[in-house]
Amino acid sequence: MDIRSVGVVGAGQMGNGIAHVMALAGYEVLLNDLDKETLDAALERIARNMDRQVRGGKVSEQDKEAALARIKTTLELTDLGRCDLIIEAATEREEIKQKIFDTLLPHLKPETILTSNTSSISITRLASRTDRPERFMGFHFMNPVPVMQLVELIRGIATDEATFQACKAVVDRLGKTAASAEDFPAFIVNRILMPMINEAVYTLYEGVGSVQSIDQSMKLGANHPMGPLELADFIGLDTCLAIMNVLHDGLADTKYRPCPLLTKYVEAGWLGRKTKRGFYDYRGETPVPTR
Ligand SMILES: CC(=O)CC(=O)SCCNC(=O)CCNC(=O)[C@H](O)C(C)(C)COP(=O)(O)OP(=O)(O)OC[C@H]1O[C@@H](n2cnc3c(N)ncnc32)[C@H](O)[C@@H]1OP(=O)(O)O
Ligand SMILES: NC(=O)C1=CN([C@@H]2O[C@H](COP(=O)(O)OP(=O)(O)OC[C@H]3O[C@@H](n4cnc5c(N)ncnc54)[C@H](OP(=O)(O)O)[C@@H]3O)[C@@H](O)[C@H]2O)C=CC1
Repeated sequence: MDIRSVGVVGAGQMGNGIAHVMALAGYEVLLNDLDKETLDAALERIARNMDRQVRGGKVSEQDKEAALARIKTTLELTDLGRCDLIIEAATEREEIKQKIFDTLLPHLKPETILTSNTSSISITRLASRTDRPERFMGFHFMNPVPVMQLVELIRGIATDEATFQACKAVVDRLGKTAASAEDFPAFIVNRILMPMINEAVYTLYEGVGSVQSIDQSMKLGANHPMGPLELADFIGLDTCLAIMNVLHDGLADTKYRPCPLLTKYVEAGWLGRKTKRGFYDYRGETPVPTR
């Protein structure tokens, strides 16, 4: 199928990144969220991030302007019905994603491919509740989307080959690399990454190290670009906890038990960078560890 237009549901940090790279690659983009402020903030963020790429010589001013003109926003989810490909990138909660698909389905063209950027939730289960399990799959970008090279493509049990190839062609056109993952809780990247982050929170919880010493140890001792707690704040602690819960429930193994300290931060509404507080406090000039 010839994909020309992409509907993106959710204009948070992933949704704005997905709209950004799709528009630069020449797709018409329709971005949806619940309120106008979020959509306006997403457009601002996209323009700022494209400016970084212009400054770095990766994108020309002309291509930036053309890409920005290809992004439209809407508060009406059903407007996305005219798109050829849908990428759902709303909050990591199954009931939210389910409701979005229920609302969208009656408005979709029969040939439209429906995908989710979920970090962990079963693609087979999400697909089974739609009218098109064969044209449904996981389209999992990494954060920050404009910078990270990988996209995980996850087939549900019923996903057909034409759908996989159409999504793979989109990843190729973005200049990114597709990795195929089987549909088991949290797929490949988060199956490995999230237990490490959770273990870093246990290391903090048990007093083995401070926020600063844990992050510094993994940056200088294991050459990670960000420490695990800094990375958790970057991803969003709500998302990290949601992924750990999917691993714990889905694999029924206590080794995936979310750290109670992670739960406590989420209960406090300290979700990381997006709420300006998490393992670090971002309200001042430089991030200050909260422990
Ligand atoms: C949870 C899930 O489901 C899956 C996931 O996504 S897991 C998370 C995966 N992501 C990671 O692990 C990220 C780990 N961190 C990193 O790789 C790096 O810290 C980072 C790429 C985020 C930043 O790198 P850095 O060198 O510290 O910072 P910085 O110099 O600001 O950025 C590097 C380049 O990327 C660009 N950049 C950074 N963020 C950008 C963005 N959002 N948009 C566009 N460009 C961006 C910068 O402009 C800079 O470009 P130049 O090289 O041309 O100057
Ligand atoms: N953060 C990360 O590093 C990564 C996240 N992901 C996945 O991407 C998805 C989004 O995550 P992320 O962008 O970080 O989360 P954010 O919290 O930054 O953004 C989620 C956005 O979805 C919006 N939203 C919630 N419900 C609806 C709805 N019914 N219709 C439209 N929009 C809605 C939220 O609005 P409001 O704020 O008003 O609730 C918010 O703007 C999740 O599935 C996550 O697991 C995948 C890869 C990496």
